[in-house]
Amino acid sequence: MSPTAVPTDKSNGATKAQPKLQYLHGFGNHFESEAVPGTLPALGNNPQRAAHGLYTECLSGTAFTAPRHRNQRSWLYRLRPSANHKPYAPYATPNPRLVSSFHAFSPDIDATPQQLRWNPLEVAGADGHDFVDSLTTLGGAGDPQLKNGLAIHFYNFARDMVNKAFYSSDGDMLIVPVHGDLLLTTEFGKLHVPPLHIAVVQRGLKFSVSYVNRDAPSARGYILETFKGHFELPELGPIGSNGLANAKDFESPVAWYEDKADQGTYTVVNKFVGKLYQYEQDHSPYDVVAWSGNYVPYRYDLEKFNVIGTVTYDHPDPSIYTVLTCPSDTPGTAVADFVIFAPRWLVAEKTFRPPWYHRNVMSEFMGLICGSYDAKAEGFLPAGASLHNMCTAHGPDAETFNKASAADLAPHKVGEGSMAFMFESAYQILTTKWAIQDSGKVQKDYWKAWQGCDRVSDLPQQ
Ligand SMILES: O=C(O)Cc1cc(O)ccc1O
Ligand SMILES: [Fe+2]
Repeated sequence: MSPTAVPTDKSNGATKAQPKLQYLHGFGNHFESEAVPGTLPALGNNPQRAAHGLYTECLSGTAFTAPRHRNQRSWLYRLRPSANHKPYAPYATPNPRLVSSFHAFSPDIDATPQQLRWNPLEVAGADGHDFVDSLTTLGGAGDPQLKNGLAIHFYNFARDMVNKAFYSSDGDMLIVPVHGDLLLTTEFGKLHVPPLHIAVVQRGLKFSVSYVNRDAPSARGYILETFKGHFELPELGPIGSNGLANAKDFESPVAWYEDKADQGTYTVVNKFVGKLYQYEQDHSPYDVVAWSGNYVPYRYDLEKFNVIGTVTYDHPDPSIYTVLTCPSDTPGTAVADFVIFAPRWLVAEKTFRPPWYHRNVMSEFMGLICGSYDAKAEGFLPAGASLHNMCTAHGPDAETFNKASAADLAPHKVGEGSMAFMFESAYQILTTKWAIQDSGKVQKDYWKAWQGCDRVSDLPQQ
């Protein structure tokens, strides 16, 4: 497959320069990429001597025996094997805002079924933090050790990771930038991830995060970390073989490596069952000259999502807006779905067009990348959030209800210039103490959104 250069990038309406990077297109492909032609073995994966005296290393993302359609692994051809490093030690600056133990009675947790909404989140000291040191957990469920559940984190940093890399042994990270373009340097190459793009960096894969273009004081965004399995494209059922997020629009990096004579010391930080460890090495971890396989990071441009909706009546279930799903063992039930509310035409007749009032067995964490969300006119801002936990009643506020009940049902475009998203999970989301108390961003009056929903029925009172 030939790499494609993408010269410009549209983010939050503006066209700005983008690092000249190449990408491989497709989802779940068995890719191959060489920074030096002729490096990949012609036969098999592990020749007796790899080309140019490189070391062959396998990185697996599933058990060797996982079913073929789920099996993921890659082969890396590198200057030194990853094992060439000093011993692990506790990470020198432990981050107290990172939580991975989701038990209702844990001291880090302040769980509630209350409808929650947050003003735009920020992490104190963002100017001095890099990506790793800014990671702050908002909530989650389950357990990374038993490989089930998820964590929802927020990042807010201004410092680049210099001679520092990170990997999570706990899960795959789906990164959703809100402010600031990210440049991810990974073992597989580089990914530019501006707002309105997402990136997925899988378990075990080393990466560094830089803040490029710097059009906001600090970079901010959300992370969905899934402890189980990997993200998949949702089934399309009767929609057919095209639509929603098209496989060809996912972009993976091309091989890139660095090999300076004096590289100084590199620190690699590892999240392992929620705790941070580090090790040092005297060379860059980005020394992969060529790679092949299907366990590869990727990015996706949310503006390419093919939105499908009703053309007759009724408000469709929001599962129709699923970009990626991380399935649980229960058919049709996700550890986490990543769902977006992209600009789209509403044409439904005889229909209350905003979301209906509902009590959902799936928990719904929402964030906003830009613009405003049609179901809530006010109070939900970019970098803010809301959480409607399992079975907690919610829906349009009184104002939205009144407007939509009386609206002229002409075709109408919603969400122009906006992008809201939802992390939807089959589990109760336990919020952290930071999210509820220390952030200082919880909107204490959010419950009042529904207080104006008075009885208006013409039925006689009994
Ligand atoms: O609560 C929300 O705003 C998310 C949502 C949107 C929708 O269109 C239907 C159900 C739902 O939970
Ligand atoms: Fe909802």
